[in-house]
Amino acid sequence: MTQFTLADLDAIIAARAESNDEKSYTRKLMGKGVAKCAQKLGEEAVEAAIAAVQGDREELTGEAADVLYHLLVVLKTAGVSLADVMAELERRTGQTGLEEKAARPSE
Ligand SMILES: N=c1c2ncn([C@@H]3O[C@H](COP(=O)(O)OP(=O)(O)OP(=O)(O)O)[C@@H](O)[C@H]3O)c2ncn1[C@@H]1O[C@H](COP(=O)(O)O)[C@@H](O)[C@H]1O
Repeated sequence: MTQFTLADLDAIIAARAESNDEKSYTRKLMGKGVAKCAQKLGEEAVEAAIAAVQGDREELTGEAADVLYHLLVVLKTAGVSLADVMAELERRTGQTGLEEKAARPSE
């Protein structure tokens, strides 16, 4: 069995977004606009953070899945592609996080 990827989920979300399937949660949520999608992402991120702090691995697994799904919905609604996000992550692999922080222009 091949491993399910974020790109696979992204393709499902794209298909649902363009469908007229009234049973689709994705379509319903995206129809409410980017602010509602972003609100859901924020809620799920907080729930994931709480699960992590509580050391509840099962809860964290579920909440992390919610975060990734809602992040992909926000990206789609805002017109940012998953490929662009992955390219940015790939670009960052050339340096450590602390090197990147040190190279930032001073504010
Ligand atoms: N991965 C997910 C996924 N994760 C979370 N959710 C939904 O996210 C919602 C979040 O829960 P909430 O109780 O906060 O939602 P709610 O009560 O509707 O909240 P409000 O909008 O009313 O504030 C739930 O309805 C979950 O089912 C998801 N819905 C869909 N997917 C994937 O997207 C695919 C397409 O889904 P549909 O668009 O529904 O066909 C599915 O096959 C799944 O693979």
